[in-house]
Amino acid sequence: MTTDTTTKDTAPDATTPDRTVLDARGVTMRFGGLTAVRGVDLTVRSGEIVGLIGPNGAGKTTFFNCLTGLYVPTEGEVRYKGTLLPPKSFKVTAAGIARTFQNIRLFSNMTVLENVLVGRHTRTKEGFWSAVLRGPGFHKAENASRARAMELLEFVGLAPKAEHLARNLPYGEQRKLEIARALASEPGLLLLDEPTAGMNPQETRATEELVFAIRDMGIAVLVIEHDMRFIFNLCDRVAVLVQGEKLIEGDSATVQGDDRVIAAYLGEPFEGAPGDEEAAEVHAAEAHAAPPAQAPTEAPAPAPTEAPADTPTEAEPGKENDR
Ligand SMILES: Nc1ncnc2c1ncn2[C@@H]1O[C@H](COP(=O)(O)OP(=O)(O)OP(=O)(O)O)[C@@H](O)[C@H]1O
Repeated sequence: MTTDTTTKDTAPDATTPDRTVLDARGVTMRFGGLTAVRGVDLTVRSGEIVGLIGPNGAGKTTFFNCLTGLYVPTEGEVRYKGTLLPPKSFKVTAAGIARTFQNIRLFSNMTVLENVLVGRHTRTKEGFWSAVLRGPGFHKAENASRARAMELLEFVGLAPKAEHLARNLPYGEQRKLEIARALASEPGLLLLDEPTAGMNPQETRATEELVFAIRDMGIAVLVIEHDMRFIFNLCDRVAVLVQGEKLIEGDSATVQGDDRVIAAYLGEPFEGAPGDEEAAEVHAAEAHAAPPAQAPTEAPAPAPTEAPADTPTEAEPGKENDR
């Protein structure tokens, strides 16, 4: 991989007009009574690397799942290059959005090369099962696919391990392989869910260079990550989710300088925090429904037989996120 000179300031698409690659509007995802994502708008333009951050349980992965057809959003819509995305993940991949997962999902008993070849199934007419079962159709198309897969392995630095079983790769290399497999579908937008989780600082730095190089190939990137140094080094824009809502979006300096972001990460209350309005409504409803605190007594009150039930406190609405 030759990415040493690649930096945030050398976006390749600087000469091409800004084109909206991803346009998510009003995306809401409810699971029963829990609203994991609420009315989130997000765009990613060509040549951009956009970060999505937020405390644990903020709804980042759920939002990714809504973008990639794993979940059908309860409300809102997602467009890729102007076209409404179908609610099926393989169709979303075919449309041009690829992703990696927070928990690595490789075919562990297949070789490194085979994993990348499987990732190409949306771009070959033989399809997924042919690639997995290695039928005659697969062998026909194999040569061209194999050459492209080897290019991608070269790109992520795994070509020398092409014939190794995926499960024998160290953790950091498994993450790289996931990226190579995602790239095999020739996406226009790559979604990375915690690509540096479990990596040491050197691996993280290499991943940063890899993402710049992917952007330089003309692929827009949307990345979820808890490593703030990685995010702020890498991203042109960063959006912050808190309790399912977008708190702020801006360049790294803007987001880093916003006290509400720090407060949200520390779990401290702040004015206008997502969920505040709902919490206030709940409190108002409870206050309205609660019996008077001290009933006037003519006769002595009976002795309490049990402790009063717990009253929800201000911390309650956030409890669902303490995972
Ligand atoms: N399939 C599901 N069914 C019910 N609740 C869910 C489901 N998936 C996620 N949630 C809930 O939605 C909320 C958001 O979770 P999500 O995993 O999207 O957060 P996150 O920001 O990605 O968190 P982390 O940084 O820890 O990965 C959490 O309260 C979670 O428990």
